[in-house]
Amino acid sequence: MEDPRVLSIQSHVVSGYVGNKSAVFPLQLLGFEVDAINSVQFSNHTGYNTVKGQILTEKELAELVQGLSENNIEYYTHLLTGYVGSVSFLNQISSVVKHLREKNPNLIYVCDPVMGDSGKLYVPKELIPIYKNFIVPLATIITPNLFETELLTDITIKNVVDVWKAVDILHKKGCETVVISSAELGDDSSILSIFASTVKDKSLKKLSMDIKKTANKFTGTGDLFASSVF
Ligand SMILES: Nc1ncnc2c1ncn2[C@@H]1O[C@H](COP(=O)(O)OP(=O)(O)O)[C@@H](O)[C@H]1O
Ligand code: PXP
Repeated sequence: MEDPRVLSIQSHVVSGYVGNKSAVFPLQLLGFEVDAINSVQFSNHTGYNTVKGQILTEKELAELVQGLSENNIEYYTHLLTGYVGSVSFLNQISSVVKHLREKNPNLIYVCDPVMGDSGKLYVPKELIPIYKNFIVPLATIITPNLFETELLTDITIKNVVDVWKAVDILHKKGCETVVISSAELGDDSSILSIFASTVKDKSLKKLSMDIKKTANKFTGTGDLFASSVF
């Protein structure tokens, strides 16, 4: 196998661990060479009372990729994207995927379609149709949570049968591997479920896993999770 080389486009925080701060070091430990584009540089994650910092514009993202391109250093085996806060930035990400695939048609695009959790949307609602119609079809692997899976499929998920129905819709949109990062179904609130499904060469492989939920609430675990599905 060729040397794995990832471009990770995610948030940077000065204090704490979300986005690239959660993903880069674990990927390096897994043996990946990681190039990082920081989509924002914030003082801390958005769960704090105040957040200060800068947001990278789509023009600046395009400029960074152009710089790599002009030096012929934009060959990647993998692209990873996480939280995106605007329509224009998300549209620019689809251009980046297409550009990197011209360079490497086998590029694996791992997309965490971060939109919300537990019924609460934390990105503009205009991002939903873009993820649904343009990003999911470009992605090789997606890692939505249960709420994001509902948003991407227009299905209300109440049980495991609904989960697999939704996963099937996502495969039909063109995504090879779907990994639902966390789902709370059923009565036992101490259990978190993970569902994964891959369609390759007409063969379908599915797995599900229950894990014990700790009482703590973590931030950055979704980003760490997405970096571990490679
Ligand atoms: N309270 C928790 N207890 C145990 N594991 C957790 C907990 N919260 C998150 N995780 C781990 O982090 C992974 C991603 O979950 P989560 O952060 O909820 O994803 P997302 O950000 O996509 O909603 C889970 O699959 C699980 O392995
Ligand atoms: N990026 C930023 C700037 C955040 O504030 C957060 C969570 O608030 C995340 C990414 C994603 O965190 P998680 O991995 O918990 O979904």
